[in-house]
Amino acid sequence: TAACSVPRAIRKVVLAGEQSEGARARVRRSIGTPGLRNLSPFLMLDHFSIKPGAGFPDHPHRGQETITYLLEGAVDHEDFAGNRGTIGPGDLQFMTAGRGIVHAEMPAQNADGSANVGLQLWVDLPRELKACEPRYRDLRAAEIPRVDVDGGKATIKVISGQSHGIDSVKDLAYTPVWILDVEMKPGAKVTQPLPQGWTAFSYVLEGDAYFGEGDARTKVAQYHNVVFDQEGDVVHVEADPAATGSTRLVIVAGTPLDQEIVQYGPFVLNSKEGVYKALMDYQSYANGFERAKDWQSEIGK
Ligand SMILES: Nc1ccc(F)c(C(=O)c2c[nH]c3ncc(Cl)cc23)c1F
Ligand SMILES: [Fe+3]
Repeated sequence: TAACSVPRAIRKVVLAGEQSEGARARVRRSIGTPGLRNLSPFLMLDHFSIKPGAGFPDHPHRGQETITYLLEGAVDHEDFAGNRGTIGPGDLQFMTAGRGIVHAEMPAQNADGSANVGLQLWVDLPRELKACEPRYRDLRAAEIPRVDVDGGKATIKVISGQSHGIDSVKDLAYTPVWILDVEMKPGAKVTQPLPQGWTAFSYVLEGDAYFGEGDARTKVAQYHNVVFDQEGDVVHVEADPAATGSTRLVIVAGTPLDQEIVQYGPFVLNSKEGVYKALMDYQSYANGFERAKDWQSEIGK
């Protein structure tokens, strides 16, 4: 007999409050705040808004992967190895910092003055990959399969992972993650299976979402992050039939990593010694930061 599905209950809901970050950029941070840490493998989730003139000039990373999802506008990136590119609306960049990256992330020059909006998710790297060679994987909007569910009342972009029989492009990040972008018309109901035992959350981008079923539904408003219990294998989410606009949210899941997390800003290692060494390597241009010596980005000037 088919195993009946067990809904994932809600463990906690946090509001992503606005804060300044980088150079005059604004971010709504949910994961990575005092109210929401220890969500392995997830280290940070920023819902960012960058106006021309603001951005994230030259800065380092070691020991994590960053996944940048552009919702509106475009962001240029340029690193110390000469990698340059632009991610546009609906595109993603999967960056594995590994042993070390120094780069800048700035609004694309052709921006029409409107804000460049998106999500940046930081994912911890397993111990054995902390010192791996850096790697990029751009995923263009056109490469992302989408699936209509509930009679077309909802559309799911399968950025990474699986949904309703549709598989994403493979091998985007080293740490296994599922990222689903769900858009729901009023009254839509979505049931999304998630891998057993994975860490899972949902961040509401637009409108109000109702998680759970029947009387056990919980209303979650825009800019809130819903963290689910580990137990269970499906998430139920609905849009109010009386809603005036669409509801949009991302559902994200990833394998918890059984390791210490010691983080100092963009240096994420497994011990204080590892973080200290990262700081020393960055300052002395060693062990992966050699190319930072005498390097300045064009876009971050
Ligand atoms: N202070 C600090 C330290 C280290 C960083 F890597 C960053 C940083 O680059 C970002 C943090 N949130 C982000 N959202 C979107 C984008 Cl494109 C970049 C960032 C930063 F701001
Ligand atoms: Fe960065």
